[in-house]
Amino acid sequence: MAPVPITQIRVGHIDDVQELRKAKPTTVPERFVRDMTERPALLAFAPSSPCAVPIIDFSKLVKGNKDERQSELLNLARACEEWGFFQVINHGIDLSLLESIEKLSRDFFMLPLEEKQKYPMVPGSVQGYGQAFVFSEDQKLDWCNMFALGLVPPNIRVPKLWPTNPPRFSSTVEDYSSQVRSLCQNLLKYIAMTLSLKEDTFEKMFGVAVQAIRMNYYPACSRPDLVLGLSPHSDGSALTVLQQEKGSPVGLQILKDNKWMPVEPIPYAFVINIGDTLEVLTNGKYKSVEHRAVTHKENDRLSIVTFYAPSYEVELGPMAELVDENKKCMYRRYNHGEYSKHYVTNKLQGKKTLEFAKIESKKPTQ
Ligand SMILES: COC(=O)C(/C=C/C1=C(C)CCCC1(C)C)=C/O[C@H]1C=C(C)C(=O)O1
Ligand SMILES: O=C(O)CCC(=O)C(=O)O
Ligand SMILES: [Fe+2]
Repeated sequence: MAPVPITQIRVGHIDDVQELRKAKPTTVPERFVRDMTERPALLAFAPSSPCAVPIIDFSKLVKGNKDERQSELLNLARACEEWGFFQVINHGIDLSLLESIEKLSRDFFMLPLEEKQKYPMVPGSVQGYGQAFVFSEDQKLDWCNMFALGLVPPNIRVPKLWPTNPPRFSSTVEDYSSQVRSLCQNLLKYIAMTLSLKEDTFEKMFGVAVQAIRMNYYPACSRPDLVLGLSPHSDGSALTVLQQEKGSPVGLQILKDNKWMPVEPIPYAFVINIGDTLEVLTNGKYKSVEHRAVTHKENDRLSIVTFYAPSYEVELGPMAELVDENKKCMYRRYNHGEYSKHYVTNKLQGKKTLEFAKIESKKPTQ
């Protein structure tokens, strides 16, 4: 997808948060300070109130006995319908690969700024190193550095943005991403089963699915009460697979029953969330849930995120099986390429991006 022409966007100076942090200032620049309504209430969650995001044991789905498979499918259905988020354990991906991608991502972010800036995320684009989703000079900035790459199909790849340093970075991204791709395909198979659809429904519908990876690095911040690591948003994908670095502080929060709830990192588990695309396809039965990241006063945090979505050519809309007289059609039909363009050319703003597809509910006439 071509970047939005650079001349149209004036984003002002974007400080690199890792460089800002080096001097350990006690204040943060105004552009990172959130309005009162957006600031995270860090004391709201005592350590005794962990977020009970459901845990799915993938090995039970794949090789459990009949009862185990049935009961884990039910757990998956409930997780998708009531939470939009779940953690997957025993997913079968080599743990050494998870350790390697964590180490190499961290090594990348620890490179000198000039080295990382060889792969710039230019304003209006979403690949490379920098801050995505900044479109104006007065927009508040996230306390986060990102590095993102398009992976599949090959025509979304930008070879000059693939780092040669650290040396094993790019080959590890390839190995990791091909295993995460299989995981997404399998999860979508089980998700189809929870909806009483044929297991290959999404695979057939998606064509050659689009896949991208983004590493998010959140330096420690002296004023975690004033800033956000990542603005509230839902993901535009069908599914998102998130790996939180082992030993990370809690940072991810999801909006559940109008409250921000933290998601505890589980070593070697993946956090999976339903993206906007599955919300549309299921006519809102499975919803994409708004989430954000907060920062920590002493510790930095790293997350590695895979976005998995249909091919850009695919026309999407609620599936006929999920629309009836009791559940009227809530979203219009559109082309996924158009939605992707809409998503990446707007700032992160909760679930507003999905208004693109919503059918206005008519007020009853008096
Ligand atoms: C910074 O990027 C994102 O947050 C992001 C973008 C992903 C992409 C690339 C890095 C390369 C080109 C493809 C794509 C747009 C997927 C988020 O991705 C979400 C948004 C949509 C839409 C989606 O499918 O995943
Ligand atoms: O870092 C996190 O925990 C959240 C990342 C995220 O939501 C994203 O990259 O879309
Ligand atoms: Fe996200």
